[in-house]
Amino acid sequence: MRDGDTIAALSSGALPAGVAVIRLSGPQVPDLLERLAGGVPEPRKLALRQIGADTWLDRGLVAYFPAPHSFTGEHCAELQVHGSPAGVRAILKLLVQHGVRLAEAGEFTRRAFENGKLDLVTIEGLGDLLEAETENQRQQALDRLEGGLTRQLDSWREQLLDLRAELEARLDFSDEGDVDELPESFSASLVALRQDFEAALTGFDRGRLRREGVRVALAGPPNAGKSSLINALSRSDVAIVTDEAGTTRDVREVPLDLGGQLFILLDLAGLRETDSKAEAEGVRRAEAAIAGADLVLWLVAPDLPEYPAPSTPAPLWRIGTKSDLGQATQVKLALSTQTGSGVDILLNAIEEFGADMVRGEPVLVSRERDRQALLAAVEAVREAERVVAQPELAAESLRRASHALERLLGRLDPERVLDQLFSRFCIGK
Ligand SMILES: Nc1nc2c(ncn2[C@@H]2O[C@H](COP(=O)(O)OP(=O)(O)OP(=O)(O)O)[C@@H](O)[C@H]2O)c(=O)[nH]1
Ligand SMILES: [K+]
Ligand SMILES: [Mg+2]
Repeated sequence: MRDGDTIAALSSGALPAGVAVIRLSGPQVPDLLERLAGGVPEPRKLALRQIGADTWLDRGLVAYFPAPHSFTGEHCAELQVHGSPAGVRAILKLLVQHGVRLAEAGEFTRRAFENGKLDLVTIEGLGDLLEAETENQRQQALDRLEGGLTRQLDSWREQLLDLRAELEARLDFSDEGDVDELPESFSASLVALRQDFEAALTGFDRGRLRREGVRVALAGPPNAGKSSLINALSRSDVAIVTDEAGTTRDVREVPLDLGGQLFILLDLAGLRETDSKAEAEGVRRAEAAIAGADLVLWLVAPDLPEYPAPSTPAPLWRIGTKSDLGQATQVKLALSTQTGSGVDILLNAIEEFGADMVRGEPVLVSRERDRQALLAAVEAVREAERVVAQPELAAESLRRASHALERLLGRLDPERVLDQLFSRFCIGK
């Protein structure tokens, strides 16, 4: 990014559309509004304007957000124009002729970060909100965007600073002999703070499942009816079904929204010994998917011999398939994709299982980055507890804990995270 240039992009969705929003940010914005939109409107008030230079291109609503009270912290404007592909193209072309550069993906948000308007945690919340497909994802993203985690991190950082100040006071004056011993409560405060970090970490799995979905593996021998079942559960025709054993080889992920929670159903190759290289690779991938699943459905069919179920870290439900042909024994429930019987019962059971997994207080942490930062903070405070009799070492440990939290917020070497983060944003965000 070059400093000081003014950027523009279509910030609304695909064209044609009823309305298109073109967003501008940079020092030239007031001048551009003067020249191309009939003057600078009153800040934060919509004004109906003709847009164009020598000839007008469109009529639309123009809003001006002077720095620093804007999304990016720079002068910003939004042009709400007709959502015509040619119209929007003409306006963007005109802007470029007047010295504006077309924005890169995520560049508005990046400027907001660089101007201190948003921290990394909040930007992640914004990214999650833009991508949210389910109700649980939406709520969790909004909590993050609204600063729940940021406020918590700031409060922890302040507590760490206070504790460090206590230690450092004893360093500076240790030769003057008039500084008291650390108060009794000091160690207890360290422990309490560490326990706060640990409590936040216990929500991580719930947060991750709400964000990334509950993974449900459909496993069983070839021809057990896995692909038929994934089609029935998702009411679609995503997976190939044939009577040939070994039809499915690739892992197919099918997202499903049940009661506001995202589930990822996984159609897998049937587990068996095979001479086919492609099928053997499919079996290997199936085994990996089963090991990483939150729930495994082990499908048994009345027209097939019994195969041994794999042992799994996650719960495994025996599901009888092809109930129109006969009943398998010792199953949690039996169903037939042919007649549809039992399919809704299974859907309800999956929904309930997932709801139980994510039930609880709203969680603050949901990303691996969060988890790593909190683990580092726990570790550092634990170290401080251990060396509390040596204030210099204890202070250093607490500094490490602060750094872990600052890194999470992006206040310390953010570059590593930034590029990856903004690559998820589209142009205009
Ligand atoms: N009668 C009956 N046949 C079924 C039912 N479900 C699946 N089948 C049949 O069983 C055969 C195998 O079904 P698939 O869904 O391909 O089984 P799969 O487990 O995905 O098989 P692989 O991918 O080869 O491991 C097909 O011929 C299906 O039509 C059912 O509920 N009733
Ligand atoms: K098959
Ligand atoms: Mg299959």
